[in-house]
Amino acid sequence: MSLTIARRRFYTWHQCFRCVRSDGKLKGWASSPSRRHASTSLSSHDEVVKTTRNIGIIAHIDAGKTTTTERMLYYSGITRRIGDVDDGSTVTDFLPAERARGITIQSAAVTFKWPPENDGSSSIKSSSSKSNLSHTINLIDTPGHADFTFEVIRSLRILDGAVCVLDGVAGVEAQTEKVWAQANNWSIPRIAFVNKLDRDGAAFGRTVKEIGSRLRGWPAVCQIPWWEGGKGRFTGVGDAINLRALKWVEGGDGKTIQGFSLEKLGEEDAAFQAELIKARAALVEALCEFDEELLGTWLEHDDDSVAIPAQAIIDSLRRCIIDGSGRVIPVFAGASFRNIGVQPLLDAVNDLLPNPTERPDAEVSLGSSKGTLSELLQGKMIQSSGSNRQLSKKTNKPTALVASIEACALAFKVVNDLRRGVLVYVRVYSGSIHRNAALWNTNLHVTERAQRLLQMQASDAIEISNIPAGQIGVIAGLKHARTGDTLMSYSGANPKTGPPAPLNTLQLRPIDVPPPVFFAAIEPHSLSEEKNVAEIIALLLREDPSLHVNMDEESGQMLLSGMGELHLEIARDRLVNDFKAKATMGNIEISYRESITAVTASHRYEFDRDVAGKKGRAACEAFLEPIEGSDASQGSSFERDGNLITIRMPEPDDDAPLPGELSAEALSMALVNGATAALARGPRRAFPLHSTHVVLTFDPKLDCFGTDTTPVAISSAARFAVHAALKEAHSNNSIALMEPVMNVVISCDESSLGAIVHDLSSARGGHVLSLENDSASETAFAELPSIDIDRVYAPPDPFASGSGSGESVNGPGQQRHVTARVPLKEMVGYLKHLRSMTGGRGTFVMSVDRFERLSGPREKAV
Ligand SMILES: Nc1nc2c(ncn2[C@@H]2O[C@H](COP(=O)(O)OP(=O)(O)OP(=O)(O)O)[C@@H](O)[C@H]2O)c(=O)[nH]1
Repeated sequence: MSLTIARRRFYTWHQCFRCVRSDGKLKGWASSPSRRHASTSLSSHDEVVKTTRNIGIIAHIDAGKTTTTERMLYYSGITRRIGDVDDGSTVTDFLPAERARGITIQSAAVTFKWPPENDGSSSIKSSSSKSNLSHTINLIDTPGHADFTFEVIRSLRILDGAVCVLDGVAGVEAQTEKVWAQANNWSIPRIAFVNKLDRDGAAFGRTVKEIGSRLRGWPAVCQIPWWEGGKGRFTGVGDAINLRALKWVEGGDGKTIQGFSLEKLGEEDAAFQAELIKARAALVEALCEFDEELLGTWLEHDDDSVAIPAQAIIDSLRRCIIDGSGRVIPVFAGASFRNIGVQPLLDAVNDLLPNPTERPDAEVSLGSSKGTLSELLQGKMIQSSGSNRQLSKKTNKPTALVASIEACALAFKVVNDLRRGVLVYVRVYSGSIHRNAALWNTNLHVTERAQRLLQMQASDAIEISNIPAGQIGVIAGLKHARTGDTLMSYSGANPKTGPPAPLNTLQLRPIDVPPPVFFAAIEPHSLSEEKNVAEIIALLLREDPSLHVNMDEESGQMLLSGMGELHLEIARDRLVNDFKAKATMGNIEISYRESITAVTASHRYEFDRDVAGKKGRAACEAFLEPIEGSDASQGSSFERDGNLITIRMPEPDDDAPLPGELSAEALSMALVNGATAALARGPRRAFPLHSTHVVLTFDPKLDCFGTDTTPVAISSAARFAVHAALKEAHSNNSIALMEPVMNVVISCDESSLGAIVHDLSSARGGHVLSLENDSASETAFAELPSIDIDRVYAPPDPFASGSGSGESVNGPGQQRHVTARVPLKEMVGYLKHLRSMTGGRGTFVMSVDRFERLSGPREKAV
């Protein structure tokens, strides 16, 4: 029994109450002497990276992400008191709007050590060497509400692993599936934590089966819940990996844990001991189906699953999840609110989730060519993009060019901190960002100095001297960088022009921003407030690129648009309460679209005006057509907000060179920007255009006027030409209105299903696509092979109705999922209605499916 705890004892899990800030241990990343400590003695950067975990907590709203994060901070010694979501004292939900509503809006990033450094000897040691070594955990608590899905996506792309928190009563919920699918897209290795097992109606076994049926991954049950006397209070967990049971002392802060070896457990609770042995056998069998190495170990141990060393199981779990496909899902159990199960979950983060070097190479794009960061750093992408002619004479070798890259980082979050000003969160992908480094922003084409580097512990910060590859840190004081921008430090770069082309356009892991479907007008209280309000909105937009702002030129109104009603309500809170803008936000309305129904004539516009005291002259030609069936093969095309913009331009020659130092690429961008600005406001009802194909022709022979042809003049010519074509379409009655149609997934119980379906299809003009139960084969992961749920091990659920065998997915209380396509207009205020139809239990999520042309009667109602 060397693998298990020898005797019954009371333990304290990592008894360490030091504030990391006060002892300065985290000052300076990498191999600074201050980070060396007795237990880990990390000496090189490689070792530091190996003990780093960049992880996120993802889930459906209210599953307990913030509650779990608060416990993690407490047990790691970052906080001295457990924060509570319900009384608004959490560390990670620190915006007033979050605390007031008890929900997470911004993904907070915190750094802590697990186990805490120089941990006392009285901790329960895991049999894994990793979980006994102090790791740096950069943790992101993401929002669960569907309006903030984009916040989740932009966090996911910088993560190396995730913990998916599930509500043990509600099981796998609609938003869980959604974030799970996004994690699949980014190949993020994941573990699942079934929380709230202390609540009435908690059903761990049913949730395990739902994980298999709905998330289409094999649930590898690593822990099973321990109910007092088999049917009583939730008191601890059985650990199938380490073959032990852990009991948390009731009413405490969760630091005192009683450990039971398998033998001792037999004396305490023989039935639970038998179940734990069953769980171990099921875990080993499940893993052997995916992992030949463990199969070999199992055979070596004469098929005795109890005899297999815990470390062999941990290594196998790691191998099974590291590819991020979600084919195997390690499942853990707990109740964060009762302080049960969080420390072993943290051990699992160290043991099972990858370090930054174990992740696939980051995707990058350089102009139109795509590749990986290591291909770029080897100079390969520069050769393949054929851009050699753009390289300067001095450094015309691609390898020499990339050798000067000192750091590449992605700004994944911008926060306006009331005390520290604007903070830009970055994940560094290569090299190291040093304090005072000049950072070239490849999106905005500006250089900014990284004057202060910080490491965040939610609302607290520690100054650091550098942020090396693989780490997450904060740059304070940047004036321009926005969420999603790529930042590059390049030795010898000219601050005005940045690194040499094409490196100056490098993009790390680009993502698409979904279309906004709600908008509201912002009215400053006075003319003199306008500038201040515009500046505050610009800051909000730096924080959140899924918010958009348009100036309505005719009414002079500022229109703010976003992903949902809550999204805009929060933006209003931030604007008025946090930033103290003297402005009012009008009613939140649906953002319809306008679209072209017939081809227009070609309109040539010659722009000839002074812009900012400088002469500007350029011309271009534009026509519009419906996107459907249009031909975009001639010229180069760009997708913008659901429209297509094609640029047709004869190759420049010596007779008609491009003006000044303009490259063909910069000229195209100027044309695209001009057309995009014109498409932002339709001629009929001032809604943005959609499904429209703009064809712009720019002939340098006719449309260039020497050095007067500046990018601003070219943009303006394109904007006016597209305006003219739109005006013509409107006067010919060729502009239709389109409405956002949502993909809605409603979770309810069997008894309310009929009423919900009837309401959707008769009263709301919806189209029901599928009705699934939890064991149904259709889920959001239809492309993945389905799992034979009968073969999945799950312990019995003592409290779930009609269960006891763990096979309760088809029981009377089973969840149903209705998927439907419904116009957004019919979904406004739906939650209240759903709650009344389902006795408060129904939930739903929705996302934009498409924009559809409005029929006659619906158009009249707009
Ligand atoms: N009984 C019980 N309640 C819990 C547990 N964990 C969380 N809760 C409660 O569930 C509610 C939601 O918890 P949060 O931690 O805010 O959930 P969240 O997932 O962060 O929610 P969002 O950030 O809004 O998505 C709060 O009232 C918590 O007190 C648990 O283990 N048991």
